[in-house]
Amino acid sequence: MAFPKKKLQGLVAATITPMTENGEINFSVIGQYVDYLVKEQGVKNIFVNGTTGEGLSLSISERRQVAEEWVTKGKDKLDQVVIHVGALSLKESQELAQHAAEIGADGIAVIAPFFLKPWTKDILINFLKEVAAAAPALPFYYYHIPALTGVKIRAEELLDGIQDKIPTFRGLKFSDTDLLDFGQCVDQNRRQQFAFLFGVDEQLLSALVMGATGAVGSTYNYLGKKTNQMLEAFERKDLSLALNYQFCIQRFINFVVKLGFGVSQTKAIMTLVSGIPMGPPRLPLQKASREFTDSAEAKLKSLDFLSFADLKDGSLEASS
Ligand SMILES: CC(=O)N[C@H](C=O)[C@@H](O)[C@H](O)[C@H](O)CO
Ligand SMILES: CC(=O)C(=O)O
Repeated sequence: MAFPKKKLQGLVAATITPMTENGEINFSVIGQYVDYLVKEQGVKNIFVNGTTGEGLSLSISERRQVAEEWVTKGKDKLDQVVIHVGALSLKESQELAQHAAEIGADGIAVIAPFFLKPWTKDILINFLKEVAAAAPALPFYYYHIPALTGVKIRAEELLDGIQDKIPTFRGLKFSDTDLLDFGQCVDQNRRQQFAFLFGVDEQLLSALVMGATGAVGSTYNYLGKKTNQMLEAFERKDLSLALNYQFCIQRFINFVVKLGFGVSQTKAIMTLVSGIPMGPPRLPLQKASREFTDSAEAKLKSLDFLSFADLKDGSLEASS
């Protein structure tokens, strides 16, 4: 079924879940959001209901509806739609995995359960295996994000022999800065055709050198075009140009990180850059401040990431 599909590669935008001012999901802008990613950012793969999508703050029924909307609106426009189905409850995770298969998603990803945690590689593999088995026709990706899950089992260890346990395993989304671990994932699995997707956008160039085959991140929503230019320069082996792009991206991320940067701020920046209202985040997150949005806007302009022509009417109001 889904398996003849080509390997997931290039940029994958971790989608935001648009919300209305009263905290309901705003499904009405998802079609527009797909077009924006494809046409304005050159990004044709998405990762739905992950960190940026506040996936763990949504109800199971909301997660199903969001997944369905992205698959429907992305049809014939997007290359691949990967749904994050990780949850604390194995049952819920399996239900979401099965649902992803039913709606025709291109893959599923799972984080480690993060309240009652798996303490060994084998236990984590057993959990992942049970989820993957609920969608036996879908490519499976492990989403390694130790800073948020608190599960610090090294990815390199986890990948050792993983396909014997999880036959649908196709790759790793690596959201950590440990390039020894990441490099060894690549080095030790050269004979497999796994996707090695890096998830720390400000360090992507170093991961490309280590063998990353793609990247999943929040900033590809609005810096996709710039990052694609970096990927092209890297592809042509023009490392100094690629580094220029990476530094440019770093100047922006460094600036916002110092102001306090997370999902709320990503929502505000995306509203500003795309003109599509992303709305506030859901509790426990707090809406980004007006000061943050103003400073981010000034920085985007100074870096030439945002021209006045890009600013859609009303976008400032929507993010205030
Ligand atoms: C913790 C987190 O959300 N990480 C994202 C993806 O994994 C990244 O895309 C970051 O948002 C990005 O690298 C900026 O720090
Ligand atoms: C950044 C990312 O991959 C996520 O939001 O899950």
